[in-house]
Amino acid sequence: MSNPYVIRFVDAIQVLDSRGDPTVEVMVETVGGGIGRAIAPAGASRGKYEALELRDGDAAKFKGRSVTKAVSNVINYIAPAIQGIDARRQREIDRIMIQVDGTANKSRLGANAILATSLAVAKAAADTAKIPLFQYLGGIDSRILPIPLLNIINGGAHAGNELAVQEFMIVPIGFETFSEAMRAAVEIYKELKSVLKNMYGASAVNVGDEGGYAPPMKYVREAISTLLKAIKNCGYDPEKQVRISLDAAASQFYDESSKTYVIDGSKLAREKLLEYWKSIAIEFNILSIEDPFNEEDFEAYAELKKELKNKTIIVGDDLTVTSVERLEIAIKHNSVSAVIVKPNQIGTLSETLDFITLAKNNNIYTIISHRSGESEDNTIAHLAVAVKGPFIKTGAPARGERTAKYNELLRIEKYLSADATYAGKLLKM
Ligand SMILES: O=C(O)[C@@H](CO)OP(=O)(O)O
Ligand SMILES: [Mg+2]
Repeated sequence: MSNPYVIRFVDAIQVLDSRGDPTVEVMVETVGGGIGRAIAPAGASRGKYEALELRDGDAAKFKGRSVTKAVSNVINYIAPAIQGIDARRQREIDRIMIQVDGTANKSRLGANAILATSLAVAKAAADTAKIPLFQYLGGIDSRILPIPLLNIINGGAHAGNELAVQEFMIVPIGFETFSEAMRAAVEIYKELKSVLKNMYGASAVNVGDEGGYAPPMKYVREAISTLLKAIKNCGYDPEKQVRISLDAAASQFYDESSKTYVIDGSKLAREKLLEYWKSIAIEFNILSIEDPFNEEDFEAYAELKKELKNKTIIVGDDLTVTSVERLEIAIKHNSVSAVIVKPNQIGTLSETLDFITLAKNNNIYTIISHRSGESEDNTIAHLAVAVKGPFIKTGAPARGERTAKYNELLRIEKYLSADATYAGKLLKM
């Protein structure tokens, strides 16, 4: 009998993401009839060292900038190179795509074309085997549900307000199960809506790109205090049950010419920003701060990490861009205690897994993450369970492209039933 895992057919089309921007969807079918579909996400606050998302040069005609070139690259170059190969040979397939592309940043075929194919291949293999993707990727001991970081106040490049910091997240750590943690998060999200309405009026509850509110605020302390109020109003303990995390995305408010950071309406030099983060972290018992400095400043991350003595997790995103090489530099400098994992920053599943392995081997937490431009694709929910936690970051508990991931995790929790464990119970923070 012929091998059912062999890739029989690869196809691609242009679909839309949550911002209405065109993006790439790839479909992979095996001889056995297994089907895998994956959609490439897109960032707004992109790191300088990310792999390239290939877009057509038609910005003047169409603001969304189409991806027809990336789509035709899948059909014309990738499909002929991978058809006929066993879909379980993920590394070989990823390597072939890297070779066909031939550039350092995947700019010829496009990281969007390559990633959507890479993920679709894994999904087609899992579908052929008739096992859930998380088990195909992580094996039978994949049974830990990740702790969600829920971005419920949006600022920076994701919102039209004056908040320099991009994301204010709640982290429901102190719960028995993933579904209980999600329930608490939803209660707080709803309560925050009432709090914001009372304080700033009805327009304050308009939402940003990731489904969090985008109130007319300017000050970081103001946003954090409002979150704390909503947490306490719901009767949750902000020390033990629901913590607060930030994604500063500081490269976005770093002014290269004056070497200062524009935050809370003032300009802060690097040393002043260090003091600023220190006081915020201690005052509010912040669980984690992502990208607190410009993406080039490995030393500043390290200084803050040292100062906070591991009480606050320092997270690399634009700093490390899911790249083994960048993470190696961060490890050398001791810059981070956690890293954001965004498969589209690097462009293949194998390279994403290599990055995760390097992080784990160095006791660095992984936070599997969405992008601000997302879709109904729920692959990262499976990836988060496959790598056994501890974190996932995928926006507010609202809007279909965000709930696609949370809902899949709820399904996985049900599937695992008595074997499911919540990472919040394992994390010592
Ligand atoms: O900075 C981030 O962590 C992400 C996702 O929240 O934003 P973007 O996808 O716009 O880079
Ligand atoms: Mg980030």
